[in-house]
Amino acid sequence: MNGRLFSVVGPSGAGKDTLIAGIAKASPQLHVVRRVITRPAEAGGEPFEAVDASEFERRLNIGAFVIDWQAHGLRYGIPAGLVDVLAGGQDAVVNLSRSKLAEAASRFARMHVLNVTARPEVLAARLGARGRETPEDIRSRLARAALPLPAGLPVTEIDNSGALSDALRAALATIAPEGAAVP
Ligand SMILES: Nc1ncnc2c1ncn2[C@@H]1O[C@H](COP(=O)(O)OP(=O)(O)OP(=O)(O)O)[C@@H](O)[C@H]1O
Ligand SMILES: O=P(O)(O)OC[C@H]1O[C@H](OP(=O)(O)O)[C@H](O)[C@@H]1O
Repeated sequence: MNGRLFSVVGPSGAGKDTLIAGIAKASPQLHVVRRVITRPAEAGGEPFEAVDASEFERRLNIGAFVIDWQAHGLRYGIPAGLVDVLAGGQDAVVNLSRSKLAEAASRFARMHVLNVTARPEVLAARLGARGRETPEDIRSRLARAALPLPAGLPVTEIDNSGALSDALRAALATIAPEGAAVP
């Protein structure tokens, strides 16, 4: 049977990358998707592959991505190798745009959504403290915070306004039946 795909979504600053890092540490059997992004390598944050716009376009044209999108002035690609990982029966976790959930659900039969949220004032404080984006970028990220999810998908709601350990426990409880131990 195909592996399950856990798609982590939610507004910028909610803690998706932080949560994915915690999930990966607690669940070494999970494949963690390394996204291809047209962002400078030195930006930090999640482990990703940095490419320039022309390299991204080249890979897109040869079918290197199973899903791709644009947001925040950047392009994001999910390497097509994810299909083989799931076909081999391994579970995987990926950070996806909410705008791509419907497409992903039609592409991946065993997809489960982890919708990570945080209160608006918490998002603003975290993005400011993270310091990766300019104040203008942060404003536009906050304006996108309320993007709705498509109806009808299996979703676990995770409020990460408080302690990361609480959010991580909720995430691992969803993943646990065929995978990680709950700490
Ligand atoms: N529960 C938490 N308590 C305190 N700080 C947190 C918590 N979760 C995440 N953070 C911090 O908040 C900031 C945003 O987290 P992170 O980068 O994981 O968010 P994100 O949802 O991946 O955002 P983006 O979509 O912009 O990449 C980071 O500096 C991270 O260390
Ligand atoms: O708002 P939506 O479309 O859900 O998400 C758009 C993108 O924003 C975040 O990007 P980043 O991790 O900050 O680069 C998410 O990871 C996603 O790729």
